[in-house]
Amino acid sequence: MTDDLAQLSAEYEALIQFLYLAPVGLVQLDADGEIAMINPIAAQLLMPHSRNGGLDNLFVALEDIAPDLRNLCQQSTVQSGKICDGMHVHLHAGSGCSKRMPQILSITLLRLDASRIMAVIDDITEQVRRECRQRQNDAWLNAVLTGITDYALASLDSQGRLCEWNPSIGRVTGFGPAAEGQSYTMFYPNDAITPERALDRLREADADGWALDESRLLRADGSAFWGSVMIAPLPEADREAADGAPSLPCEEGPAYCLILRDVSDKRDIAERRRREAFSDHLTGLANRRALFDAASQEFERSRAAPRPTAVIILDADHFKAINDRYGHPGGDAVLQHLAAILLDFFREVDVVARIGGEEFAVLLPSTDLAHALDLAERLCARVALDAKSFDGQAIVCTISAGVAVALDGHGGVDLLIKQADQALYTAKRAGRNRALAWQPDTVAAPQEALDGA
Ligand SMILES: Nc1nc2c(ncn2[C@@H]2O[C@H](COP(=O)(O)OP(=O)(O)OP(=O)(O)O)[C@@H](O)[C@H]2O)c(=O)[nH]1
Repeated sequence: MTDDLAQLSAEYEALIQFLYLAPVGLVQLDADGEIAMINPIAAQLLMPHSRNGGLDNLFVALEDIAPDLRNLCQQSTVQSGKICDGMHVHLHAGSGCSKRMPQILSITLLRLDASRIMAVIDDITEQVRRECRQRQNDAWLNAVLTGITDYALASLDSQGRLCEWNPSIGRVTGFGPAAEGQSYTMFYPNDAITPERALDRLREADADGWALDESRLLRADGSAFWGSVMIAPLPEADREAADGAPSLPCEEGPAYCLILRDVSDKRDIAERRRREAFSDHLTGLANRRALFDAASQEFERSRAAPRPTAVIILDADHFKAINDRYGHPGGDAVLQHLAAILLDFFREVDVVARIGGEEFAVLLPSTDLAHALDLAERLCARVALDAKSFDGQAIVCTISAGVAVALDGHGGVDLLIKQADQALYTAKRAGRNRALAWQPDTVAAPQEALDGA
């Protein structure tokens, strides 16, 4: 018996300790609101709002701010269990997300039995403030996404895939929700960007804080526009926050944000000027300067992320004879014809240039020697079969080609072009209408031959 009493007393002590240490306010009251027990947190929360400075009766203490509490308890038919759950009580004037957020208490009333009620009281001001801020942010973002007309905003995962679709993407590009999960390269024309280069931009964004590119892009209906594409890494906190979001289509969650803008108006004029400076007037292809610029950029990228870069130099065979027979206009027509074949034959991402009278060069990013040689051989075969009709006559022209490759951006553009030139010289000496790859034992061409090739 003494033991039972001692145990009861210990349990009672433990209960009292729990009530005092509980991280929420706890008040035990009777059906009329008379307080039988109140823990320190509840006293701290309620005391400043008590009308008469005392805390004898919960209904009286909260009469001004929660006048319905008494009725709620008296009218409740619950025998035991919740009378109300998480009722919000605003302790100061003001509401919603106003600058001076009122203190907000959450009150849950539990009927323990016919004569005892337990009130669980919690200060949820911070939680409500956070929810308010989140709602404001969502509303702001929504306004941006639906209000702006010439920007598309999207999030990308670590591989550059679109994490979610939104109306701004639809408006600028015309693509629908099926864009979710696709690489951001879907906005580029086929072959205009290699997978390696797409990843380069993400790495550049990681290193520099952002990566910006202006390119010709495609809408869903196939129409082209000039787009400025900016990619920036998301702060680590945002990545982590998104990691827990179950509704995201990209499993890993967003890692970058992408801002795509239609800059066609301003770019068309700038592009016309750039074209004038960087293109060949006869064929419209890139000129020597543009080729060297593009090659230098590609070499820089290859140094950061090693991959092969190939160059094919090609030269029309016996072109002097064509000029002699069909006149200069006939020769010009053949050069334009060759340019059209080259543009059709190579990828968008390849840079096709006319670098001399009847000499052309093609820069092939992410292409190894075997592949480049195969392309050059097939090109020779195609040109030989594709005669140019001029003045009612079919002008047959063949080409010779030299191919060289740089494996990791080292050695420089000049060396690569020199090697391709030497291979071209060897192809000419071997009988023309063929392609050869540069090998370490390729005979160096005399300077006058390279100048004239
Ligand atoms: N129609 C035309 N001819 C050009 C142009 N630029 C250079 N040429 C001519 O291209 C010819 C090049 O001749 P060569 O360097 O002897 O070479 P080739 O006759 O093609 O002989 P191989 O290269 O050895 O096969 C010259 O007759 C140049 O006048 C141009 O813009 N238009």
